[in-house]
Amino acid sequence: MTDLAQQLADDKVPSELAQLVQTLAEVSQSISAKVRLGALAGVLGSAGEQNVQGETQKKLDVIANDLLKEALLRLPQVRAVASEEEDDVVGANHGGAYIVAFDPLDGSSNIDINGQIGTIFTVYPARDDVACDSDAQFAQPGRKQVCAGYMLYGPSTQMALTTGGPSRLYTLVPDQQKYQLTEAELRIAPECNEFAINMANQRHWSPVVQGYIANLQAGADGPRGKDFNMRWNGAMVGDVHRVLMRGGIFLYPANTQSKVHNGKLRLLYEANPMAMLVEQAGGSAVVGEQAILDVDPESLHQRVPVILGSGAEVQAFQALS
Ligand SMILES: O=P(O)(O)OC[C@H]1O[C@](O)(COP(=O)(O)O)[C@@H](O)[C@@H]1O
Ligand SMILES: [Mg+2]
Ligand SMILES: [Mg+2]
Repeated sequence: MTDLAQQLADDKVPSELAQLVQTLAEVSQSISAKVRLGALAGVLGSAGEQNVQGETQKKLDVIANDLLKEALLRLPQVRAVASEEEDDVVGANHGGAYIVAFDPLDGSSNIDINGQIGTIFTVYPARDDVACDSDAQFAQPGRKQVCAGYMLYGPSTQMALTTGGPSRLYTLVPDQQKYQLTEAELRIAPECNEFAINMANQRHWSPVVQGYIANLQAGADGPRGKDFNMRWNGAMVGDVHRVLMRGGIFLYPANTQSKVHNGKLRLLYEANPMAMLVEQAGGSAVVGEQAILDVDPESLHQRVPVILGSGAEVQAFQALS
């Protein structure tokens, strides 16, 4: 078996970046231990505060955010961190080569029902032309990411990771406090017969999305000539994990009527890291016609529509646009 440290060395990941990834892995082990105990660890329920996006924070959102932030700010190679749960960029070490962004706890509505939740993270090179704590540090397109991944706190805790090469999957061995490599190269089949979308929002979708999903629902009798199944976890981390493991298409499209008209998912903390993992596994990730990784960020907490998964299926969606 190959553990995370060994694989990072084999992949010739620069030592400062490897150490940063190891720190994220260690923090995730603490989060995983708390998630395992749930109510017994006192981590369920609301924290009683709202984040910058007006969402009510769960206790675990705050706990995971604080653990990640404190551990990362101690690393000399970290110039700044940004989090879905922080209003502003937090400046760290001036000489640091990297900036780190994260969604500390993805799938917050699943916390109290013992459902799938996770942590999503991304690392970019630090910019020398702007201040440590400037939003502009993170105004870089997703193509600039040097590393992206997530931890999924499911029946087992797993970490998907790319450092620019293949997307790899590691599984936590709690007794050893170590991640072991369990899938050396994730590959998403181009064809699929499974889609993931929150159908409750159907009336708010654009005509293109309405038409595409109607074609899938028409199954073997419709224009696609085959039956599709549907799954929805309510946690992007769980839905994207399923797509990485067995193919499929995941959509969180623009919502033409509500306040989340540009979609719900955040470009920096959710869309870009997942897009990098999906592309490095041979799949596609788009906002419509454009690849997610090519979007020029406009603001720190910017939201974007997300369509990702099996390459041929994403193309079938784009063909209707
Ligand atoms: O409640 P909905 O509309 O199905 O939204 C689910 C989406 O919201 C999210 O939970 C948002 O993430 P957070 O829990 O980090 O806010 C995604 O993980 C998921 O895909
Ligand atoms: Mg999230
Ligand atoms: Mg979150």
